[in-house]
Amino acid sequence: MGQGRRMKKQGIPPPLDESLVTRKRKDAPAAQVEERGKKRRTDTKGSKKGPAVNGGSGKRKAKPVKKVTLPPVSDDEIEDVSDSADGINDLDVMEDGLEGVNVTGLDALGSASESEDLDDDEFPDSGSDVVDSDTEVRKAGMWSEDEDDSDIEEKLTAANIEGLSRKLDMRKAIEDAEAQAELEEAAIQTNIAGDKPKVLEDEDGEGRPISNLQAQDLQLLRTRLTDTVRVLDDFKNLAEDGRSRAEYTAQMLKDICAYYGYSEFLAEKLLNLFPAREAFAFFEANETPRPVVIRTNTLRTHRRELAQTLINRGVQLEPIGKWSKVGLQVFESQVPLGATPEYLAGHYILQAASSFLPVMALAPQENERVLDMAAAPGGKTTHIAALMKNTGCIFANDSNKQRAKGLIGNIHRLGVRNTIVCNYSALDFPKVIGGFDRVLLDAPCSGTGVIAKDASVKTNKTEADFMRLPHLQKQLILAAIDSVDHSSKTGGYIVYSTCSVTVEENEQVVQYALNKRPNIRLVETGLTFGKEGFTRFMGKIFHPSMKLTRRYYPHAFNVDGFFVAKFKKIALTPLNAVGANAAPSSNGKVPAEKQAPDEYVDKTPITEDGDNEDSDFGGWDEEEDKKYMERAQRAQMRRKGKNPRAMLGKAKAKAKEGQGNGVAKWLVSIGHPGHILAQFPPLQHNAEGAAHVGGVTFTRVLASGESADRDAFAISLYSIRGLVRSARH
Ligand SMILES: C[S@@+](CC[C@H](N)C(=O)[O-])C[C@H]1O[C@@H](n2cnc3c(N)ncnc32)[C@H](O)[C@@H]1O
Repeated sequence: MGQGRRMKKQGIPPPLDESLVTRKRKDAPAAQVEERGKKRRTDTKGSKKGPAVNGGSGKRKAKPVKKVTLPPVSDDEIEDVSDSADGINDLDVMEDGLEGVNVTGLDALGSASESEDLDDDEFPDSGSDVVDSDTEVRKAGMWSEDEDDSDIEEKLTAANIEGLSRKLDMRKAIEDAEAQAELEEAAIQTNIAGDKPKVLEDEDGEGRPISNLQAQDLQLLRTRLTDTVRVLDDFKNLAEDGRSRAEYTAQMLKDICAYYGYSEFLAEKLLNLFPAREAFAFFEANETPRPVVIRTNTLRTHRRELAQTLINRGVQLEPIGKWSKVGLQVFESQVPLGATPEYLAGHYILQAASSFLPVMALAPQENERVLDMAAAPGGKTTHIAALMKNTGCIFANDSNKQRAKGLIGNIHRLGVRNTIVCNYSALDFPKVIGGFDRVLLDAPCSGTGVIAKDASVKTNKTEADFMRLPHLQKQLILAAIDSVDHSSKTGGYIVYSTCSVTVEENEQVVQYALNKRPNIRLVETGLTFGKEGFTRFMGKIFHPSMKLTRRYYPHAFNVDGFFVAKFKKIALTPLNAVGANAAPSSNGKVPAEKQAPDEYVDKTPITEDGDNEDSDFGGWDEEEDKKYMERAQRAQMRRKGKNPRAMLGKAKAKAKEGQGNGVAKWLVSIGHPGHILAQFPPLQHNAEGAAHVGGVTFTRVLASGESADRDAFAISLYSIRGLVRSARH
């Protein structure tokens, strides 16, 4: 995986400079997507924030804001952020947050590692070579060599992109000049001889008490915050005599809680992750939405074609950066992105950039068997399917039935046809089915990486959450490991990811897995950017290989906070390993009945259908099934030139005679019947009733009284009641 040109030129972008973050918040972005149900605390007083170092002026002209409204998009299509404890990932509503992209723009990041896409499409380095679109000059290398669309199309696209690029460059030049002036001003203030900010004083210069600044004193709070950061940054020179670092840190914590509205518990947890200046940048970045990004669905189109079509519809966009060949960053749109014909036809999905990363790390191969353990609403499942080019077989599982319905919707819309959707607790794997080439565990988490999307995280997470969630994550990761076939010829990998930045949910979970499963190793994620995972944190020491894991922060990369770890399973799980649901007893030994066998095998007996009322899924609606079945049967008969009315009439008559009801019964050997929600594509079974999906044979079992004539039993999406896995190839 080579590095992109820009990456080579620039290296990984540095963390956001505090003054630039501030500027980013205050400036009106080029296009703002209207925020829904989320208000930024610090937006309530437009004038309150200047860079304000030592009372710096903070004077900046407000730029006109062009509002773009995203259409209401169903929860099924965009991962919701409402139940962050259940894990949140993708885009909800975002604004263009790439003001100041010279520091941290997505497009400044590394090269693509999605092999699928390398021959797919190519965008130029935007902004590298500005050409006036009016001149209709075609820029060489706008698209990759292997793209053979017509010249006319190419010129049109070039003109649009170049127009956008020119506009962005002009804006950037103005902003750079403003930022420079601001920095100089701040520097003048900072360099005043003997300037030691009195942040720990009880009174401000005019005798007012400042130690108990409240949220309404935002300007003063901000001034004190920036001053405190400066002191902590240069403690030797700027700290007042006799004051300790701890005093300044405590002051900073207090002010962060008041200024940004965090609970002290969470603010401290997050503050501890970074040096003071970086922490400030992190909290600031959480006030700014991340860029609107769409992922091209390469099962349906190419990124270049999609970009062309959307540009023609009035969408201003740019490739997300060299690190992904499928992402497009949207700056401005005249049309609702969730309701364009291309959206409805499944040519793209709204997906946060960071959500690409776990799938890129997983790197699923064609014809493999992949398990997505916590899959809803399917941003990553559909990405996996695209990388696999709809070959092989994906089991997309989620324990939340409502969310799983959204998953089905996305799978359907995006044309995924290699996936079985199921509704288990992932803790039940590998008993449900194991032997996967790769497993993705995009775990339910606290969502501390996506505070910009869901500000409620600031206050609604408690100590109990940080006990409960890591416990669940630890159990899930063992289940993920045990579901992988270590002897897979092509794989044997597990990717663990969260949209949280806390150590409890990331390094500690990974360390737990390393402790409990000696048969795994951390390996390179293959991702071209990201900070290394911690090998030490607050007195805890993790395995040195933890540096192979990757951390993502909004202030550093302008993506949601994220964590990605990739393991390779190198041997069978040992006999004495603790299973996902088992815990050692007080004497430290695992009870014999809970000891894992040398490898989990699917020994679940084939169960009879019809007893699914007690299942989590709540059973099937026979009437609804029947309706869909009959509709599908009629369509199939018509295609075969038969008269559905006559045929179905006969079937009904037969049913009345007690010989069958015309509804195929499918039995399932992999758990309870009701847990299979849908299967794509509907089974193509042979005369014997067997069907093959991704190397798994599913055998159809006829209910009593059913005819073996397969034509009589058309299978529709909603009619599949379960599957029998009779053999694995
Ligand atoms: C971070 S979200 C997954 C997002 C998804 N991977 C995507 O990209 O669209 C975490 C998911 O875990 C599911 N979940 C929570 N507990 C689970 C469990 N025990 N087993 C399976 N899924 C679970 C939640 O319902 C939620 O949909």
